[in-house]
Amino acid sequence: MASSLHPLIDNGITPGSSSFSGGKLHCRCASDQVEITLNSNVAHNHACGCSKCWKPSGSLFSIVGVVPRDAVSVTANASKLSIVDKEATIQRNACKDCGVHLFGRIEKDHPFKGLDFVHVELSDEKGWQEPQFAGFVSSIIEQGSHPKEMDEVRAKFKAVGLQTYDVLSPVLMDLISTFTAQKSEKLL
Ligand SMILES: N[C@@H](CCC(=O)N[C@@H](CSCO)C(=O)NCC(=O)O)C(=O)O
Ligand SMILES: [Zn+2]
Ligand SMILES: [Zn+2]
Repeated sequence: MASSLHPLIDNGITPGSSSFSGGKLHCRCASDQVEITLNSNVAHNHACGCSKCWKPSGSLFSIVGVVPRDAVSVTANASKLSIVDKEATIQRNACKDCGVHLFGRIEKDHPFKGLDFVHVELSDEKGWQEPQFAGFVSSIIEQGSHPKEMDEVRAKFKAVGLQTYDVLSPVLMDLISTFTAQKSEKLL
């Protein structure tokens, strides 16, 4: 397989630090970078194969994790941010100049409301939680990967110790279903 899954996956995974408590993200502009300050490590960090998450060029997958929205502040060049798709559940705030997504926020009623989606590769700091699983793996076919490549893609994740799923991990899917069941009062 010629394509890279993601630079943070291809050569094995570097573990994060449980004592790490946040840092700064920067967009990829040569000057006047958008800066985001995170007062928290990420959780549920994962490789995402969906078409909506930002990926570095040449990679099939995004690496995206969540932080409480209260732990996120825009600390420089906020005027360069624009929401990619206002209709999407996750409103991804991207730099208008370089296209990098700085944070994705959920405003509607949703099990993950209150959590922002971020890409820790935009930080120079070390210690961010390492990817825990790969989600939305089959979605890469929708972006042009051939179905015949999928065994190799899944085997590569397995080789670096990551489980693959075609939606999210069981823990996250259970959270979504619990939210839905509580809303419809099937679960009290
Ligand atoms: N096959 C579609 C899937 C898109 C999708 O549902 N993406 C997920 C995961 S994003 C991070 O885990 C999602 O929750 N999307 C909500 C949103 O993007 O607003 C595709 O590839 O496009
Ligand atoms: Zn930029
Ligand atoms: Zn995604």
